[in-house]
Amino acid sequence: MEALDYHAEERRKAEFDVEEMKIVWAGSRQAYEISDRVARLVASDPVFRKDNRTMLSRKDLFKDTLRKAAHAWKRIIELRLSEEEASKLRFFVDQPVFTDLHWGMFIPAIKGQGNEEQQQKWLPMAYKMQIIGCYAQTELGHGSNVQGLETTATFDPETDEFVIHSPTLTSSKWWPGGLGKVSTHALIYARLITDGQDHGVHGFIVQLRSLDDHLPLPGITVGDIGMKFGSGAYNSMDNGVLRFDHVRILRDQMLMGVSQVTREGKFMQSDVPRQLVYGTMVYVRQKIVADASCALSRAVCIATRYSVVRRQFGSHNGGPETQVIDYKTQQSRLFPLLASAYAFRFVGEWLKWLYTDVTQRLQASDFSTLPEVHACTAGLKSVTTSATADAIEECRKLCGGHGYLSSSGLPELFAVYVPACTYEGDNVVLLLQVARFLMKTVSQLGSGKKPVGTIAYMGRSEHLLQCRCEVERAEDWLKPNVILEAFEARAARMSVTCAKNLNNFANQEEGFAQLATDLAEAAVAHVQLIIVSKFIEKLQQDIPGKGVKRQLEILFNVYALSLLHKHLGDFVASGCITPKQGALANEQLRLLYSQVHFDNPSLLLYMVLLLERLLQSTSF
Ligand SMILES: CCCCCCCCCC/C=C\CCC/C=C/C(=O)SCCNC(=O)CCNC(=O)[C@H](O)C(C)(C)COP(=O)(O)OP(=O)(O)OC[C@H]1O[C@@H](n2cnc3c(N)ncnc32)[C@H](O)[C@@H]1OP(=O)(O)O
Ligand SMILES: Cc1cc2nc3c(=O)[nH]c(=O)nc-3n(C[C@H](O)[C@H](O)[C@H](O)COP(=O)(O)OP(=O)(O)OC[C@H]3O[C@@H](n4cnc5c(N)ncnc54)[C@H](O)[C@@H]3O)c2cc1C
Repeated sequence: MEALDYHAEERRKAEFDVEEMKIVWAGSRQAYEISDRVARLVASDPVFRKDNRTMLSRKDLFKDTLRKAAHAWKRIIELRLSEEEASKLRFFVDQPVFTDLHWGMFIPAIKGQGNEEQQQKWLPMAYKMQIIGCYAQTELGHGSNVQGLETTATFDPETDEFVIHSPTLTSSKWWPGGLGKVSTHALIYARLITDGQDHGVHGFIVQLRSLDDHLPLPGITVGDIGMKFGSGAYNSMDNGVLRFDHVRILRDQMLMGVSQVTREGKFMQSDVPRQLVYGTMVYVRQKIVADASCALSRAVCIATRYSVVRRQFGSHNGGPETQVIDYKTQQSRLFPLLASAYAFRFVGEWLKWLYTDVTQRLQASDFSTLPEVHACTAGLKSVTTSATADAIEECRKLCGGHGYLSSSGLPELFAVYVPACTYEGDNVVLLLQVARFLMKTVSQLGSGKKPVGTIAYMGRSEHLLQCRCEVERAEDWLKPNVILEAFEARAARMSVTCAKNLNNFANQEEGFAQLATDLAEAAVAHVQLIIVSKFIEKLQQDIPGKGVKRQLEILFNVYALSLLHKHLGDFVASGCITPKQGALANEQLRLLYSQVHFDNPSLLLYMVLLLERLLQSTSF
């Protein structure tokens, strides 16, 4: 039977409401309809073809990218697409391009850190793309350490201007997407200096190129930083280098929403946390989590198709060979990735709500949830991108030699995706930010300040530090409350152990440095608990459609128990579960794999077909 007939046959046998499952994956009926409509629009437009991408030279690839970006903009205007539809179209065009940063960072930074006048001045031009912006924070010498940035912005009271300067080679701006060839403006992060005093890093809008002939303006040295990982991949993006030689800008080109400089040159720190200067990174980190579920589902789509169609060994009396998806090793490698795609989808939906909530609170000068939002966006960005990058590589390996062919779609997907582990914050550096949040919470236990939100379980640490999982049979691991308590106990015990060990050092900084690896692992345990708990919360919602909730419950158990199996050392070492209980979890996992595969082949094939439609079919 041909693969496509097989798929159609399996879909007809679906044991769940396929249409309702589409809605669950998309997040809402409206979101699904937009995705489906825009995906068809992109897939049917020859200008957006991408099967030749890896064969083009860097120059032709870049021209192809500009052509696509211009065509996308033209279609957005012609079809009067909404902001959501336009964002989806840019996403489905699926080629890193300068507009990612113009729309994804330059505009949000002005909205989040500019005052009312600055928003009114700059946003209309940016929305019409009369100016094209990039986000220029990272320098040759500093990326993770934002407070170490060296570019200076010195106020000149004589002329009511800032002088932007690159004092050292290492202060050269390095990496900003869209900088190398396209951007006319940049949001520059530089050290604000007034009257000889350094006030730390702030944002400044600086014009780089003429709006007439696109040539660099006086004092500006700008260019592309060259080829990056892989052939096609991120080479469609003009990541650039930028140096300033005493470039003068008006005082009102400093983003004044967080702090201000008066005409007299007086620095005014408004009553908002200085970390709001980092707000754009928080915004993109929450977007990256949703993006992880998309990238992961594409890889799973390819590997599942292959695993269902590919046959190897096992022929009896000249009959067909065995489908590789029947092999237990194939199932134990593939099914947790399928489950992770849904887990990241749901936690991404929740994170989008958390970010929207903090944005509304900030408008009311309520900064109470800012630390948690930073910890959640940093931690979830780190954990989901690391898992997704590893998963794409695993999917390549699941496809044998064919997975190494460009035409499989996997090498390109991997090459485009993996920098997500670095940009918007190196994943280890971000885990240490989560650890800082955890240690602060543990240090405040007993102070009367009750932990809330995603850290509320720490308020029950007395119980969690001594509880024993009530698991005597494999099926006991199918109870969400049993799984949740195991993950809470593991996270609480790892954090409390780190906090106790920190006390063995002369000071917190020394302890943090020496225990950084343990702290990063405690941060992963905390973030994985968040993902598990949000999956459970999703299952507690009203999920319409025959059999849909049942399928998602199976995927939840596969996700949680495969994580538990992978991190069994943490769970056993922290005393949360016994080795025997760990073995029962693994036994239950094996049973679940059989269920996912044999009782619900349509689930897998359906996912394949749905994901393919939503994410443009691969050429494999
Ligand atoms: C973009 C398109 C969107 C469309 C959707 C598609 C999505 C996916 C596609 C993405 C496409 C392209 C993306 C590529 C573009 C890439 C861009 C970049 O890479 S931009 C540069 C990114 N750089 C970083 O992330 C730098 C990482 N480093 C930092 O953030 C900081 O240096 C940090 C946090 C590590 C340290 O900062 P600092 O030294 O100032 O602070 P401390 O550690 O001393 O902590 C002090 C105090 O502040 C709190 N804090 C820190 N950061 C934040 C924050 N962001 N928000 C709130 N609070 C913060 C910290 O917790 C401490 O609090 P305390 O109470 O004192 O403990
Ligand atoms: C494809 C891509 C696109 C990008 N786009 C942009 C952009 O548009 N705008 C922009 O401003 N930047 C951009 N960046 C830059 C990106 O934000 C930085 O690369 C990132 O912040 C890491 O900084 P770095 O490269 O200087 O590495 P460093 O900060 O020098 O870190 C190097 C390594 O050292 C280790 N390390 C560093 N600090 C610690 C610590 N405290 N504890 C433990 N280990 C540590 C980590 O392993 C880390 O990976 C982009 C990067 C890439 C790859």
